[in-house]
Amino acid sequence: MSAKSKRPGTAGSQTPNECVQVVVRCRPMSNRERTEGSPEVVTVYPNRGVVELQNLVDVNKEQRKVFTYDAAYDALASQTTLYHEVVFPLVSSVLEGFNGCIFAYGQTGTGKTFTMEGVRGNDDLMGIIPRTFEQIWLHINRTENFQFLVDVSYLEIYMEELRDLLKPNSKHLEVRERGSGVYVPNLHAINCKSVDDMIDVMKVGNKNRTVGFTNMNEHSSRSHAIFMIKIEMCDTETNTIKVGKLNLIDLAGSERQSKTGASAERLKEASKINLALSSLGNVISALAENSPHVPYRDSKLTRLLQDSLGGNSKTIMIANIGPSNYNYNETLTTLRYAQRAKNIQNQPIKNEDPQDAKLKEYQEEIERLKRLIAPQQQQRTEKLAAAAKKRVKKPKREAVKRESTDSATQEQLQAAEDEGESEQEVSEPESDKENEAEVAKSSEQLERERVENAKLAAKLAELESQLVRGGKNLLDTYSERQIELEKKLVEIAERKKREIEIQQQLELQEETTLEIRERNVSLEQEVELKKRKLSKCYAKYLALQQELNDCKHDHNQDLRELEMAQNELVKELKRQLLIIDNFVPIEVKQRLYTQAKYDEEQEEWKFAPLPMNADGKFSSKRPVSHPQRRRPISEYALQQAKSNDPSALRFKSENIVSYELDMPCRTTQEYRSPKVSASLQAVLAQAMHTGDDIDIVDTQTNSLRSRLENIINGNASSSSTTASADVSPTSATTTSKLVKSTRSGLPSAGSAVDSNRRPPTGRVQPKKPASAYPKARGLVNK
Ligand SMILES: Nc1ncnc2c1ncn2[C@@H]1O[C@H](COP(=O)(O)OP(=O)(O)OP(=O)(O)O)[C@@H](O)[C@H]1O
Repeated sequence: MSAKSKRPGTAGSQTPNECVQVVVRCRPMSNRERTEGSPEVVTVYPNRGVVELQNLVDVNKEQRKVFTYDAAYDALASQTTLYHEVVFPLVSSVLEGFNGCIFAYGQTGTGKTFTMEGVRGNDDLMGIIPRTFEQIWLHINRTENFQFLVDVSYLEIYMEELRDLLKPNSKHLEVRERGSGVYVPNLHAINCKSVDDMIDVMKVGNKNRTVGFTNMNEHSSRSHAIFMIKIEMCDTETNTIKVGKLNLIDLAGSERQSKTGASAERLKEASKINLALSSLGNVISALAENSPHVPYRDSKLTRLLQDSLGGNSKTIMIANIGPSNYNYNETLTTLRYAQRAKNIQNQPIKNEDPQDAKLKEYQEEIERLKRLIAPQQQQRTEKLAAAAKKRVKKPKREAVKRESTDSATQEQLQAAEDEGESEQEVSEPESDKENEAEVAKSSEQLERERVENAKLAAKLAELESQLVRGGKNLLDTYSERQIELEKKLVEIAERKKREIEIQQQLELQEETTLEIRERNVSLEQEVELKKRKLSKCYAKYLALQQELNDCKHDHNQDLRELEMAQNELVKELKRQLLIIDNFVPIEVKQRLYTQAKYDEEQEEWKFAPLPMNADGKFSSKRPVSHPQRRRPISEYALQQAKSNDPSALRFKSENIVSYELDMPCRTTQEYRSPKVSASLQAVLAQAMHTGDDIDIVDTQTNSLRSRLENIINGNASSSSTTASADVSPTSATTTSKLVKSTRSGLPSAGSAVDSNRRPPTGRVQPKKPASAYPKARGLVNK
């Protein structure tokens, strides 16, 4: 939506464009900052609306950065001063029918909640929200000939979800847009009739708000909280209605994970908080640069602030900062955003005679009820009188009858007739019965009407009680002197505001005067001045370049954080896809993919409704059970079972439940270790004892081996009888005993068969038999 576009169908009169008012508040040094000895780097000049930030971090950079705002408050500024100088005029505008918004922005632990809510139970430290209640009710009690209807709502945005703080279990809330601005349907609104009522609502909401501990703040707000006040006012003389809406917003603080020590849940919260705040920053930048596209839809927060930033509301941004060097970067970012926000222009609109005013509805309903109740009451009294008359007639007629039997006088009958009785009624006994029945019926009807009437009267009383008549209890709540005091405070605030403006103009003028003077001096001086000017310009250029670099750095950091958040989301997505792929049946998955549609308006996935049958019932495309099957099986499953697709394995086993398991024939308990021959055991024991290589004396193996060697030697050469004598079965045992330790470094008898060490004889060497025992286990072949 364009920043300058006017909403269609907005009721009310428009005032000239107005910039967002930006105020900076610096909190005192915290105990932790003091004990850690972190130096103060922020200097506030309240009379000029200037904040100076000193750079101690990087000596190569510009040492001081100066920012100018509509107002600036240091650690000494009281809650009362801030309220009277900044907030009071805005709330007055709301009471004239404008939309207003005050939001506190800044790093975590810089005093946003302190500014908005203050310290409970301490009148001096009371924050903006409770002070607003007092101003509203003071105005109501002062204003005669006006009817008021005051409703409040309280919601929070936690992890990008809207939550009703006055009805925590209520269903999912959404932001909607209509002619008069953004709104949240189904948000619970409580009617208030006094300051105490509003404070009670605030307390209830605060109890439900999400707060947590971080290293930077013991009671850190983990959500953006919005307190909404709607005041409808009706001038009883002219019968015109005005509606003022005020949004009081305590944003969650931006934070760096390294400083807050956030982990797990806190980290998730922080990433959502930072994401929403970064989209708020983008909206501010887009509006400040008059960009054709403003990304309001990037987060719930920016959607809710759509009217307050570039919309039809009067807006105050309170940028909270800390004074310590430890938070230099965060303070710089906040000051930069605040400066950019100064350029945002709004088009405040007075909401006069809006179509959706509740007060109008109430007034019409009250009139209707009154119209209903009045004739009913009249009818009732008439009926009551008639019934009473009938009851009186009966005894009279009986008396007349009795007397007529005793030679009744015509005068008595005449007297009865005079009272309106007809001749017929007196003479006919059936008409008495009819009368009785009629009386009973009418008294029954009367009773019904009485109950209905009582209901209507109660409803009327309830509606009337919600409307507050202005101009009452003024002296009860505020004395004349207090009112005067208040007026004076507002006057002082106005004067101070003007002073700041004048001061800022003066500074500008001084610069221009300097320039004019510069023009009038001699050439030499002009050169000198030009030089100075040049160096000034150069310094400015350097500062701007530095600023640009800082911005780039910040941008990169934001980008990195966004990337991290994106990675988290991608990971989550992969996990969910994995779950879908492995645990959701294919046909359900296919149905999910084909039927699910994303609703842009409601920002959620929805299923397309099932098509209707001719008889008006939902036609189910559920697969029908296949005939002649023992249990219901879908056509799809049947096809899959027939197919050769390896992924359709799970459809193949129809009665998998009845399969019996193949039990193992032998269990681990039944394991028996192999038998080791006594001679081998002895050799092993000896080897363990001496640490030598193993020499196995096994006659059976040796005889086998020697036979093998004989064959090999015989094949190789029949000439060497000495060699064959060396490997004869008789000498085998003796030779095998001569195996030497390889660790001794001496050639062993066994090594005589090793082709590598044998002196060249010029004949073909016999092949070495395969090793019977691997060396790695300490066993050697003989
Ligand atoms: N102007 C001030 N004067 C005195 N104390 C202050 C001031 N501003 C903040 N503080 C103190 O600083 C601490 C942190 O303030 P607060 O909880 O309001 O921060 P915050 O910005 O709301 O933090 P978060 O974003 O984590 O919720 C509180 O103990 C508060 O009392």
